Amino acid sequence: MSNSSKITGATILLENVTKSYGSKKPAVNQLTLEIPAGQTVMFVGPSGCGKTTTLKMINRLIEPTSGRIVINGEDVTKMNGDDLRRRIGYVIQAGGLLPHLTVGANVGLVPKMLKWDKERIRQRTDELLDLVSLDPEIYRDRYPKQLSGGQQQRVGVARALAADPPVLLMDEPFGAVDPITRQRLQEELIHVQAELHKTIVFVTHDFDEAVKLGDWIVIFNEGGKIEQYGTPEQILAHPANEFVEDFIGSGAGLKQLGLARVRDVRMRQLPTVDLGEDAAAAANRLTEAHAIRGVVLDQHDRPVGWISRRHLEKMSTVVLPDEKGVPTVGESSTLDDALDTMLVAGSSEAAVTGARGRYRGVITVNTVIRAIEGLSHEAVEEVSVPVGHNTGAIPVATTAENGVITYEMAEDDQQKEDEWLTSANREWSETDRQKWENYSSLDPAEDVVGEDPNLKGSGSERA
Ligand SMILES: Nc1ncnc2c1ncn2[C@@H]1O[C@H](COP(=O)(O)OP(=O)(O)OP(=O)(O)O)[C@@H](O)[C@H]1O
Repeated sequence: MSNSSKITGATILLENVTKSYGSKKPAVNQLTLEIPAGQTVMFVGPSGCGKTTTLKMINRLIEPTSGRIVINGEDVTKMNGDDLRRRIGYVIQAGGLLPHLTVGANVGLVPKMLKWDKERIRQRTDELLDLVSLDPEIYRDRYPKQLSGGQQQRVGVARALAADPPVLLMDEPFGAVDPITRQRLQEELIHVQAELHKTIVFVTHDFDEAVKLGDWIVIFNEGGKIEQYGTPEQILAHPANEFVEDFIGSGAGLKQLGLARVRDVRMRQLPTVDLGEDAAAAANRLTEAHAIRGVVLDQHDRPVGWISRRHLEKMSTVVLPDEKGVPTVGESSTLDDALDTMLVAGSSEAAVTGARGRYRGVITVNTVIRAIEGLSHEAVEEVSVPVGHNTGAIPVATTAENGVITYEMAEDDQQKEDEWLTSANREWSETDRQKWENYSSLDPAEDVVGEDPNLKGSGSERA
């Protein structure tokens, strides 16, 4: 969980928000949702349930039909949309970079609009490229098409952070990259968030991604109806109803493994050897540590290979004996991701990396398996869940001493919300189940109705 003293994010409240496209049933109906400052809230739910509509109402790429959006106590529903969007970072699939601008110019886009001077923009761009593990010297002047999908996505994140916005909206940002790159990007986001403590709202189709990245998960049903709002642990241990159970899918117990992280298990410390250093000195270090192998690090302390004492004795300065590289897992990786990485690489061990890819230690298949075996089903921590419902009731704001705003329901409304939640927790009726089955078997193409007149070419991908 985020440490409140370092929060740079803002509390967001969607206050009884409805969005109707034409005469159809509302895409989002009477949604009240508190997104706590400095935390990551994941939106999941079946296709067409209103996740993206809800996300885009926060930066007003989509205007709510009714209701208010309040960010850090300020009603932003009536403010100028362009000004609002400059204060909110936005990351979409494939980075959404402008192809005719260099990486540097893409990252510096919002600061330029905000009329920062050139030197400040340059410093900020380099700082952010470094934050997302791209060497500014190499990537600053490249064009997006000269980057891999994963690198483009990193630039997309850097660009969204450029003007240091308190809020970051991410719409399926890692949907278009391969699984290994996706895992890396997820880990990087965890590290970036541990440094920055932004308020992140993240739409995903992937429940495992929600478990991995979210402080909180909102499970939506059709019409932006909240089926459950809770921590990943709460949702996995106590799904609110059959809909949530079905959504989690089989193997909820196995998914709980997704909650255990590499940093929670014991790592081995192998001696480290720097590329280009004196090989005899490195060999001595290995001897003193009674180690037959060491981990080779590049100039940024990132692991690039294994090296044996025997190899070192044959060199004068340290170079890599082969190009095989080394499987790496981030310390925030889940144990099942770590196992995956080692199995795919055909290796029984992997180097563990921390922020900016720096070396932390070594993990082995055996340590992971032992940790998994030892995982006990500890009681889920009791934490109070932020406000989230579709009852129409509006919560009251309170401001803590550190300036963080939270929301509470008035007593009568709390009762109304409890009743609503209890009804949401009831077993699904046959009619609801039938409705859901009919809905989920719809051809998605039939579901798209005309253009939203409110969007007026505002940049929505769907319009
Ligand atoms: N511009 C639009 N005009 C008309 N209807 C729209 C428009 N955009 C979305 N909708 C409808 O609103 C509903 C919610 O769509 P939304 O994109 O928010 O869902 P989603 O949960 O993000 O879906 P997915 O997971 O498939 O991206 C859907 O029924 C969709 O067809």
